[in-house]
Amino acid sequence: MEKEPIIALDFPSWEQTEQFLALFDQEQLYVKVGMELYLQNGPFIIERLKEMNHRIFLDLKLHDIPNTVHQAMKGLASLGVDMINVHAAGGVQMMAAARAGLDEGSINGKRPVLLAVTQLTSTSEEAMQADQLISVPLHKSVLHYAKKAEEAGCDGVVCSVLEASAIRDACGESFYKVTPGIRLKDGNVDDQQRIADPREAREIGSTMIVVGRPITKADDPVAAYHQVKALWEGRS
Ligand SMILES: O=C(O)c1cc(=O)[nH]c(=O)n1[C@@H]1O[C@H](COP(=O)(O)O)[C@@H](O)[C@H]1O
Repeated sequence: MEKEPIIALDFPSWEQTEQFLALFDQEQLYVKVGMELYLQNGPFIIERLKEMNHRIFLDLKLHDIPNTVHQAMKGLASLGVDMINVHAAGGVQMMAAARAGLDEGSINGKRPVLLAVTQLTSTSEEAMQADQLISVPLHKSVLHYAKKAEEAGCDGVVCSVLEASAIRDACGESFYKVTPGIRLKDGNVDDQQRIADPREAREIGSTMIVVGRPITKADDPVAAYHQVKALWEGRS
């Protein structure tokens, strides 16, 4: 288990991101840059965050033909981020191409951790079956994707806390189980479907948790972050 909860920096601009980070008074954070921030601001965001010594999960969820993902990952690897992801639904060949791109493009001998997103935590079993025409239970689909991700050379998966222990049993302790869909008890669920609180995430065996709105939209984001962190570390 990694100590810091990963904060999802889902903001539209660097100005808003900077204002948010300034609240933390130089504290070293693990942050996630997703589509909203990266697609509107580009690699500049990564450079700034690295200058501030934050660790970075670049969450672009690549999903395309193997050659395109290979080339994209080769370029992204040179940004020097700590972790990056693809969609497992792109297939074993695509995930392996992502891994090869990272191996080729990494700088200073440091390859980003590669994760495959299984079923989004905003997806319910009913929606998965109706939208994707997958007829097995959701946990089986997630487990299947985890095994395919392992076969392709990924370091782990993004899944919900609810599937983390089955993935540990199938793919081992060191295979990353990075879990968004984290909510505090009595908090807003928003568009998430498969949720758990930070304490459950620790007890069930997440490797890392990803938390966005429960922190970024809180009246006191720093207090919310420390509340999440304390629960995650088992201190409260
Ligand atoms: O890959 C991800 O990070 C991701 C996968 C997933 O299945 N579910 C999911 O919520 N995420 C991301 O995790 C963050 C969760 O944010 P909140 O719902 O605000 O806590 C968002 O930035 C999502 O893009």
